[in-house]
Order: sequence, then structure tokens, then C-alpha cells
Amino acid sequence: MAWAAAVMLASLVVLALVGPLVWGASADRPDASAVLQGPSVGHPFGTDNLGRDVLARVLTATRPSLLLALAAVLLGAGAGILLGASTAVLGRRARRLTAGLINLLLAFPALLVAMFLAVVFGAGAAGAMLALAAAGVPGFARLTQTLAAGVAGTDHLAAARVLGLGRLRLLGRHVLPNIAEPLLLSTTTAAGTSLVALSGLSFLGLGVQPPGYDWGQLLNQGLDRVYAEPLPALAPGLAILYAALAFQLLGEVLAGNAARRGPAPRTPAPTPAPWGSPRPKAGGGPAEEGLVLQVEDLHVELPTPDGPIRPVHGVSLALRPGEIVGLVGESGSGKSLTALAIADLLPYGARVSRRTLRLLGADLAALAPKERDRHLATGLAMIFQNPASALNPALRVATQLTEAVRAHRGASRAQATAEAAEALRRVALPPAVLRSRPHQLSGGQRQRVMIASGLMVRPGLIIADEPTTALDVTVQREITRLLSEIRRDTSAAILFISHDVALVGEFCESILVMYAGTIVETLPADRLADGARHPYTRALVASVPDLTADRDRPLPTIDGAPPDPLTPAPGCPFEPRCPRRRGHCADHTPPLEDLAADHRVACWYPVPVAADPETVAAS
Ligand SMILES: Nc1ncnc2c1ncn2[C@@H]1O[C@H](COP(=O)(O)OP(=O)(O)OP(=O)(O)O)[C@@H](O)[C@H]1O
Repeated sequence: MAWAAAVMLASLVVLALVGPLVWGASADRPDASAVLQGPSVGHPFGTDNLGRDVLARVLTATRPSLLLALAAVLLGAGAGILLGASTAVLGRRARRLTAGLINLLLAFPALLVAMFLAVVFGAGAAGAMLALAAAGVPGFARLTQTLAAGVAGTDHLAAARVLGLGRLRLLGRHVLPNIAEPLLLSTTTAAGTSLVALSGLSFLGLGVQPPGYDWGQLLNQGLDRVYAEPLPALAPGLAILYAALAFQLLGEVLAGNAARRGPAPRTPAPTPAPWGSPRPKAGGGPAEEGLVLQVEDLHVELPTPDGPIRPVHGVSLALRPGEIVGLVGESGSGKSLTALAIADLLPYGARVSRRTLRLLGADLAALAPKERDRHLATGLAMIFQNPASALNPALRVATQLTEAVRAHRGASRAQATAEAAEALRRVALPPAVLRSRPHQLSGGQRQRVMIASGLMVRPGLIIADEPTTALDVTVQREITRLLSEIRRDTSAAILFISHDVALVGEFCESILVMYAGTIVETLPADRLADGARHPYTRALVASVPDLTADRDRPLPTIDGAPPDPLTPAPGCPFEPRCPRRRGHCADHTPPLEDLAADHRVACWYPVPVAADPETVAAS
């Protein structure tokens, strides 16, 4: 198929180039002695009403037919792609308006729109071409809008947003390159459709006007006497079929190649992209000296088809320079949403409120949006769980590492590249990695690149959201060691999110235990194993297998399931699963209270210090 497409397209290109030179003269030369003749040796497809050779005219018409079709499709695709992609970067209201406009335009059949506009623009080659281009805009806009929404939900775009890149740069660097392939395929096949449509307009007398001619107009002329002489009509018809087939085949070949390379690294999402999370409510408690991050009373509300849920409520936490704090909890306890709320990366539709949110001393609510983006971009680095999706598959490592410093500090390319090489050295990767693309690296190398990317802006806070979950155990160890070294060398504070209690206990200095959207216990890591007081923390610790566990007995688990966020109940959220619950617990939510200077627990009946975790779990 590839060969057939190549040969057909090459023949069309050659015909378009040489056709007018070779056959132009005989195509335009009238011959009164040969008017309306049928096929003969001199005129294999007959002559027209002025005695001109039909075959010569069909071959000469290759150039205008192809050029007009290509111009129409390129103009339509260009405008449609710009319109569709803009929905990913516009503000909420403008995005809705643009999406509505695209929906409205799509409601009209493209060919009818083209005919209507061709009349409005005036019959002629330029009018027909512009009309067809305009009619193609909504289709391309919708396709681009859907594809861009898919990319907008990916981690690598979130990572780029954390770096504070401008919207145009995000669009040009991170959105369009990742959707270029399907757009190219669609443009190729649309060229064939455009050729047929343009010939249709000429056939109806709305396209190319005499003395000019294209295949559509020749078809029209031939059709007048198709019953007497079918060949003069058949020749331009065959030419249209041949060219349209060539473009379709090319599209098939490109699509087949794309499918063989494997699934695209993105999934188109049905809804517009979550670009800007809603601005948090203003306000702020008093700043505490020397804190890198100060969060008080953070709430997140998310819309769901069954009504809004509040997966994070009343979370407070604080990190000092150089401190490593672990945030643990079961899947769905709200750890990631807490991190995303801090980084202003919550999905579209999410609502945030908090009393205080300060990063490196600055109250984020008090900053203008641009300033806040910049502050977040330079003060905070996010490391995501899956480095394969958090890195942009279309860009080389060098580009991904350097773009933040180039955007924010105006660093030259050479200077930024030197800094990127230094950042790679710090994560124990050779400078040659700069030239690689993410798929050429191993999982551990990619995570190191992610960390290096975060280091480029010299952040005061690193939020690592399950950074080792997608890696094997030995690489996990390397990454945690690397983070420890970075903390030591740069004094950055690290919020380490994980559901792996054992890892967090070993790697962090203090632990925040989260359950059903709230912090239920905070304690020093060295007390996690036997000093935890909340029954949930105890049960989490007890469910960690170790090498001495009896392998004949099933692993301890926590019976029951976390509460459904759609139906929040009063009282302690852990009450239904708690072995120590009493009547009081079901109706009254326990506050997070100090047990010691560095130990707080939200439980009416904390486990006594000496209690054995396995006994608690068993009970
Ligand atoms: N975009 C969203 N829309 C609706 N609900 C969401 C959305 N994102 C998360 N949730 C819900 O919010 C709750 C908390 O999710 P979150 O991702 O913060 O949990 P987590 O503790 O990080 O879990 P995991 O360890 O599995 O990543 C879950 O119940 C989840 O289903």
C-alpha cells in the first residue's frame, strides 16, 4: 500500500509540475475542424466544443486542481487547529464560548456550508477554495480540541505547568507536538475529500470559471454529452478518483505506521482540558517564621456526576527547610489532592479553600495570578509517580530541563544547557542523556531526569508524589537516597507522599497519617513502628509484612472500607472499622490534639503506648 501511495502521489506531483508545460499548448489550442469529436488516435478521450483535446486538458488541469485542494485543506486545517487548540489555553469563559461556537458550526453539513460560502464569496477559484477552507474549520477544531484535552490531563503537562511556562509555550511545546501525528493523518485524508469537494463546486459552476479549468469543470463539460460520448466525462472523473485515492492511501499508510509503533502516549478525553484550577479564596493566617510551607485548614471540593465530594477537609501541615515529611494513607485518602492543591494543579471544576497557604513565606492568595505562578514555578518542584508520563515524549531531555530556566531567568541556551548538565550530574546521569528522549531511558533514569528537572529551578520545596511506586525495589532505594542527598545539599524541604508505610518510616523524619481526607496522626518517624497511637496508624503498621512474619498465616489487613466521600457521616471517619470504637465515636469528630510536642492524634481513645500492633490489628 505504501508503494502504491508513493507511486500515485509521485505521478501526481510530476503531472502537476510538467503537465502545463508539455500539454498546455494543445489543451488550449482550438481546432474548428475537430469540434465535439469522439475518441480517436489523435484524441484518445475526444475533443470539446472548441475542438481542444480532452486528455491534454485533464492532464494540464492536474496542477490547479491539486493546488486549490491543498490550499483549501491547509487553510482549513491551520485555522481549525488554532481554534481547537486555543480551547486548551483560554480562560474558562472564553473556552466555553469557543467550544460552544465549534459545536454550533459542526451542526451544519460542511458541503452545504461550502456551497453557501462559495456563493457569498463569489463564484471563482479563490472563492471556492476559501469556502471549502472555512467549511473544514469546525471539523479540525473539534478534533484538535478533543486531542488537546487528552494531553492537558497528562502528568507531563502538569509538570510543565508547575514550571510556570506561559500558555503559548505550553501549547507550542507540550500540546501541539503530542497531537501532531493524528492531526497530520487527518489533514492528509482531508486533502482527498477536499479535492472531491472542490471538483464538486466547479462542477456546479461555483468553482473555477472559464477560461480557467480544473477537473470539476471538465467533468461538467463532459457530462453534457455523456450519453453520446462517455469518455470526455470519464477522463476528469478518473483523474479525481485517482488523486483522491492517492491521498486516502497515504493516510492509511501513515495511520498503519502509527498503529504499529504502539498506542499514543495519551488518551483523548471527552471534556475540555483542566487548565486553570479556580482561584483559591483569599485570606491567610499569621505567617510562621522559617517555614518553607505552611498550610492551615485546607479543603478541596470536587464535582462528580453524583454531586460534589470533599475528599480533603481541614488538612494542616508545615515544613521547615531541609525537613523530610512523609504523608501516608490508603489509596483515596486524599494525599495527591492535598499536593495538587498546594501546587495549584487541581483538576478543572475543583474548589479550594484554606485559612493559610504560604510557600517560602509568601501568601499565595495575596499574589497576582502571574506572580503566584512564577512563585510556585521557582519555589516548588513536583515529582510525579510515573516518570514515563510525567516527561513529554516528544521532547529531548535537554529541552525539558532547560525550558523553565530559559522562561523564568531568561538564561541563554548555552547557559541553561550547562545548568542542565550539572543537574544531571547531581542525579548521577551523564550529560549524554541530554540528547535522549524519554523512551530511550529506563524507569529509574526517567525519574532521575524528573528530579533533575525539579532541581533546575532550585526549589525550596519538593513534593514527591509516590515517586518510587512505579520503580523496582533496588531503584526505589537509589531514588530515596538521591532525595536525601538533595535535601542535605540544597536544604530543600521534601513532602514525600506514599502508601508504603515501611518506606516512609525509614526515609522520612516525621509522618503525617491521612485517612478519609483528614490528618489523623502526626508523629516522628522513629516512633511509627511502636509508638503510634491512632488505631488506624497501628493497623497500617501491622499490615506491613516483614521477613519474620509467619508465612502460613494470612497477612493482616484492615477490615472494611474507607467512607464513601458522597455520603459523609458525622463522627470519627475511622469509627466503622475501629477496634477501639465506643458509642461516642460515631457522633463526634475527634480533633487533632497534642499528645507530645511532636505527636498529635485525632482519636477519642488512642491506643496505649505499650500496646502491641499485631494485637491491635487482631482485635
Ligand atoms: N478529578 C477527580 N474527580 C472526582 N474525584 C476525584 C478526583 N480526583 C480524586 N478524586 C477522589 O478523591 C479522593 C482522594 O483522591 P487522591 O488521589 O487524593 O487519593 P490518594 O490518597 O492520593 O490515593 P492514591 O494513593 O491512590 O493516589 C478519592 O476518593 C478519589 O477517587
